[in-house]
Amino acid sequence: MRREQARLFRLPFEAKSSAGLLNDSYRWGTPTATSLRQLSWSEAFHLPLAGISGKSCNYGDLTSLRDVTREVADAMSRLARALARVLAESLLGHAAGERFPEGCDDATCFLRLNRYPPCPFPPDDAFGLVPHTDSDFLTVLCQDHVGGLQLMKGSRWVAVKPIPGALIVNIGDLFQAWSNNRYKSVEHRVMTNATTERYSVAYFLCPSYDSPIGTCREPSPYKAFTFGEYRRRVQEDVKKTGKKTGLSNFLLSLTVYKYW
Ligand SMILES: O=C(O)CCC(=O)C(=O)O
Ligand SMILES: [Fe+2]
Repeated sequence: MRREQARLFRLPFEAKSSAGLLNDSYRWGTPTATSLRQLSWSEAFHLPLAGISGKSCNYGDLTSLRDVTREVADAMSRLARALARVLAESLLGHAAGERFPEGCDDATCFLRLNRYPPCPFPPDDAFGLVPHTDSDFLTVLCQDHVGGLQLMKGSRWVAVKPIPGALIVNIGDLFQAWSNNRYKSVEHRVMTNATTERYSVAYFLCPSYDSPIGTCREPSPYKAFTFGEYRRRVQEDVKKTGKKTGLSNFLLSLTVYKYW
């Protein structure tokens, strides 16, 4: 995967950014950034799973990338679903957990191929990927040996040391909402590296836009919302303020909520 991913990103910019290749899923930098601190010094392909597994996605000459990407997406997808089910079952018991997560399939989930080029700016000036939480149920992440991923633990950033063969699993916003905050969507970021490029692959377990996120148990601290409403709100906030506000937009009340 790593070799194929490197080959993909070595293509000329025009080839990567043309709608023909991988169905216009290429992003570089942060189009909404108005300062260096808002900029992600990285490029990515954000691929809908349906494109990867179906015939619709145009890989150009990259048939070996297509084959390995399908294999990786398939394995990550099975892992993400199994983990989501186990986590739901531990809150709700076996029968309810079996139905979880509803509304997630190849048409709704994504695989993201990330590349972080060496960055000429000091680490205090720009990020590889700006601090964020993922807007999904759960993310399965495979990073290479370079390092740079950090997550917020308590009130401190902690480096996630690369371990060969290990995957990282992050809870996303939707699981936090569904679990009434029992599971926490983890804030994370990627630091830049002055000399070495870095690669990662992330699988995002997402439902369809019209899926209500719901709750494992009433009362929920959140208003009812669909995934589409959540995505729209996130995009609006980023456009207006340069930052994602996320779940707190959907809280019923801002007072501290007592769970169970
Ligand atoms: O590259 C990484 O380690 C993190 C990627 C990530 O957080 C994302 O794509 O949302
Ligand atoms: Fe992320």
